[in-house]
Amino acid sequence: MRVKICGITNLQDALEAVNAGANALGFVFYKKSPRYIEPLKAKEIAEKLPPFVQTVGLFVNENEEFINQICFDAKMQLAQIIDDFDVLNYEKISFKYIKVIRAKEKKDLLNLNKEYYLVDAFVDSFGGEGKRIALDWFESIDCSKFILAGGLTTKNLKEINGFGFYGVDVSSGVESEVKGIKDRQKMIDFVKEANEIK
Ligand SMILES: O=C(O)c1ccccc1N[C@@H]1O[C@H](COP(=O)(O)O)[C@@H](O)[C@H]1O
Repeated sequence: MRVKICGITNLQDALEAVNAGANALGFVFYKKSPRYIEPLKAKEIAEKLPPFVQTVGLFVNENEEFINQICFDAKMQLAQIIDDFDVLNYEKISFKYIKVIRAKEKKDLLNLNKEYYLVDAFVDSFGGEGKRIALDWFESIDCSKFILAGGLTTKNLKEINGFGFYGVDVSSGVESEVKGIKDRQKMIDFVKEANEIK
């Protein structure tokens, strides 16, 4: 089970997430988020990370040029893309990317292309709200290319055992009481638990 820890805003949290065993770190380039990070600051963190940790830039309804520029400037290796209006030409994105499905109902998980998707619960603010998706929506669906997000914590992670998700993505569930600041022990516990899930 791959684990992405999203909403990294400082080097200490980044290194603690890596030491906890996270495979990927997410950086939010959406200015209205409390976890927004300036691209230059994200770059400084990215440059200090050890090998084999993927940097993921999160974009909300931005154009191709913006996504390419910020991924380049901030040294992101993957773009996590919310494209609500389905307007992007993905051939123009020069970086690897993963599309986000903001699921409102089970129907949103059906008839997808055979690519990897990050599946999050629909919230007006776009994400990071700790809202969960009903797990029964995934029943009888192949989840091997889904990264599950939305309201995951050590308290509920066991519930996804058996679905066969490719990975999980967590933000608020491993935060301290301050949004944008991670809790080291929560990250350690989360990754440990995620690694026991099939
Ligand atoms: O984290 C944010 O502030 C954020 C802002 C805008 C879009 C997405 C955002 N975060 C993503 O939300 C999900 C779930 O977060 P949580 O675990 O429920 O807090 C995750 O994919 C984050 O990458």
